[in-house]
Amino acid sequence: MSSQLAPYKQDFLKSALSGGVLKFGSFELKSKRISPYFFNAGLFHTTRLAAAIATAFAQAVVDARKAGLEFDIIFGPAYKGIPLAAIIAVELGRLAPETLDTVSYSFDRKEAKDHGEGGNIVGAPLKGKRVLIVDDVITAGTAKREAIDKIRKEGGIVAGIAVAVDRMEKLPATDGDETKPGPSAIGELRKEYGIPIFAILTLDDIIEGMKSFASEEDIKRTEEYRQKYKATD
Ligand SMILES: O=P(O)(O)OC[C@H]1O[C@H](OP(=O)(O)OP(=O)(O)O)[C@H](O)[C@@H]1O
Ligand SMILES: O=C(O)c1cc(=O)[nH]c(=O)[nH]1
Repeated sequence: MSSQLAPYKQDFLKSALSGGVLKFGSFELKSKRISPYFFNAGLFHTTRLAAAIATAFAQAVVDARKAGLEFDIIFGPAYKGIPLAAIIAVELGRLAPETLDTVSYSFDRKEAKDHGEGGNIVGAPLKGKRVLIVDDVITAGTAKREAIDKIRKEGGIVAGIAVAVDRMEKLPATDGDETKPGPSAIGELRKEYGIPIFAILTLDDIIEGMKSFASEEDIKRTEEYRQKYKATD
């Protein structure tokens, strides 16, 4: 495993591998790109793996707070963001009870509920609150933009975005020509909203780590994919 990575990131990568969360093969993404690797956060479903992802996120959030991030609510976009928001909130309360045990969490429904309490936000009300979005992966930023719109519509203030994996990809080309260089999804979101966006692992971290566990063929295919889709910033 790469010795350049912070120990908590190395532990997280080991857990993702042992849980089969990080896989190599051929996978279609939400953006329709075909990727030789895939991070399936839905597989962090045992008590041990759930604790591993909560610990790594909480550590990354505590580091970001030291760099100036301030927030009141952790928001997990449906679906995979939902359990993340809940377990990260619990872990933050445990890790930093003196400052973070007043943090709340909330999440959205993909479709609004038309009976009972109604609406499409569950958990802490967002109005007037600083909201940190947590999610599994950032590729093209589409799901993050949808989450930002929902939070703002509820009167919340988006304070930042934390993801488990930053795939470091350029935005999909508007004319469909994927051979052209382009800016990253993360970079554009940072510019547009002026918020901190951070990840536990980037594609560069994964490729560095792969050198100690993956086959030459998987490394080659992943490096080729990076070459093809890596953003210019
Ligand atoms: O477009 P981006 O924001 O860069 O990220 C890709 C997102 O796509 C997937 O979620 P999906 O919307 O498929 O929903 P799921 O959580 O229900 O799997 C994945 O879990 C990421 O969150
Ligand atoms: O871009 C995606 O759709 C995506 C990539 C990935 O690695 N994992 C995932 O759940 N979605």
